[in-house]
Amino acid sequence: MDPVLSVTGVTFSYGLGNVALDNVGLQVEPGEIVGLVGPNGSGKSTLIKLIFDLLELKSGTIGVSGNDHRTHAAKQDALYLPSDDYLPEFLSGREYIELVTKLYGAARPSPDDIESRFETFGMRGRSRDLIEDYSHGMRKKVQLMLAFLLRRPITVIDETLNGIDLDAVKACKMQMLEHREDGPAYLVCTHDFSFLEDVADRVLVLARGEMLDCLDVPALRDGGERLGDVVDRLVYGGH
Ligand SMILES: Nc1ncnc2c1ncn2[C@@H]1O[C@H](COP(=O)(O)OP(=O)(O)OP(=O)(O)O)[C@@H](O)[C@H]1O
Repeated sequence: MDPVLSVTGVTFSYGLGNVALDNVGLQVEPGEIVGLVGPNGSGKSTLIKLIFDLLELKSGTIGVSGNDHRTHAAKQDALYLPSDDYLPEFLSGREYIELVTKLYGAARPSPDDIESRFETFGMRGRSRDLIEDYSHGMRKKVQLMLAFLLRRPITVIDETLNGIDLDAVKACKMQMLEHREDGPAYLVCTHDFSFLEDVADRVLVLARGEMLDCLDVPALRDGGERLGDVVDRLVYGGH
């Protein structure tokens, strides 16, 4: 079976001499939950933008479910939850979810299904309100609800978990772990190491544009090591 995401030999510069990514590679298999961590400016967002064809790939290859990342088939199989909360403010949360599921050609969710997802994320009775009336965290919750409804083969979550309340974080963990048997995979870019310790299979460590390591989270846990300490050692040479 093809990996749901395959990045090989990706090098990217924004300008002369400013190398944001240097020969970066990674793979995500179906059903995996993989973390992507690294200090500010290490190249995480650049890598994600390249995966989603928001920046032009000039060196290396990126595949989604075995298809070149620029193809329609690849874009159908991948979902990007960006770190910002820009959503169409003139739609209600419910309309936004219906619109995007339609764009993906997915089955239209029933009103009850949408309502129960709003309830799960602590937004009972708010699905018909305009997005312009939602707080920052509520907008992020709508993005997450959509992700768990669409269940693409690969969902990339870029800092979307920041700013949502503890109950919603718990709901996310449950949804990610619950869906594992069915195959959706997640690449989670976050500075929240405890979240990754709870859910991730592996964590990729990026620093200064280079992929430093791929950490086996259950093995760290069994060895009594904290993810933050290991990443600190790798990135800064800490003890
Ligand atoms: N639009 C841009 N033009 C020029 N350089 C950029 C641009 N965007 C990012 N960079 C540079 O590319 C490098 C990687 O930045 P990137 O945003 O990918 O890092 P990041 O790991 O996502 O950081 P953060 O954790 O702060 O979001 C940095 O040196 C940054 O200054």
